[in-house]
Amino acid sequence: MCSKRFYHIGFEQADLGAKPPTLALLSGDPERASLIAQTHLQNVKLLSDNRGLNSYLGYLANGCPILSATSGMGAPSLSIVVNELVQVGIRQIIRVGTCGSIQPHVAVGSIVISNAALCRQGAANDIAPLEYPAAADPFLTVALVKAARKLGCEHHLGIAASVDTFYEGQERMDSANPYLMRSLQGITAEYRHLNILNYEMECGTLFKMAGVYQFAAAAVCAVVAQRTVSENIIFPKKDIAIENAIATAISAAETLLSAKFEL
Ligand SMILES: O=P(O)(O)O[C@H]1O[C@H](CO)[C@@H](O)[C@H]1O
Ligand SMILES: O=c1cc[nH]c(=O)[nH]1
Repeated sequence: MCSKRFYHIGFEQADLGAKPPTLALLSGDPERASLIAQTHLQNVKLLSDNRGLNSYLGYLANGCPILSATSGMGAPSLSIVVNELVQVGIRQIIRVGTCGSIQPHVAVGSIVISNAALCRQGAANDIAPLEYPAAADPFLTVALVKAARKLGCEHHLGIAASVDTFYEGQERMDSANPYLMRSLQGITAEYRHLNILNYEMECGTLFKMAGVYQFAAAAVCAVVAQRTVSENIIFPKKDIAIENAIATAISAAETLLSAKFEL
């Protein structure tokens, strides 16, 4: 067993107990990692809150151990956390995120399950070539879709655009930057025509890391903005969308970790 305390996540493999978890739910927001642990897991233990990267060890209703951890915002932070999670023995990662819809039929309040990502992310280029596919694990992805169906959550399956910036990279003009580079002007409409469903900031790098490091990754994101209408976050529907994404991820994890699950 590797017995070092990892510099960023702030815990070591030995902290995970005799029956260590192999699956992590990974949120960008530490409050979401905490919410997952406090409302959906049992016998919860805070492993670390180093740098705001909260990690909790807990147990699903079926008794299986699971980690609820924080990636922070954006691919550079996620890449550090994921690298260290894999070193402590995590082999399945489900990102539980938020996103902005870029398709009229993908409504705020619904959830998007990503089967792949257009990866416009610098961190990923340190891990694999630009052309390397950013593909989700098919088994985890099907488990998420089945869970969303079972729970009756409005959901969409498709390609995400993973970018490095919330403002310029997602073509936001309501920003401190008065100038959007020509290469980004019209990018949202272009992605819409390419049938990309949503904007977010981590999936592409996560999926490429999964391919290179040989772990399984998937993503479910709550839709909190509708970019065909406005740039704004729709706060009245944010919490319910996030709860639907969390419930879907928890239900999928229960299925994936149950003794009955077969590939
Ligand atoms: O809510 P999280 O998981 O952080 O995800 C989304 O929210 C952040 C931007 O607001 C980015 O991290 C983006 O990917
Ligand atoms: O519009 C949005 C909303 C959440 N997260 C993003 O990256 N973009």
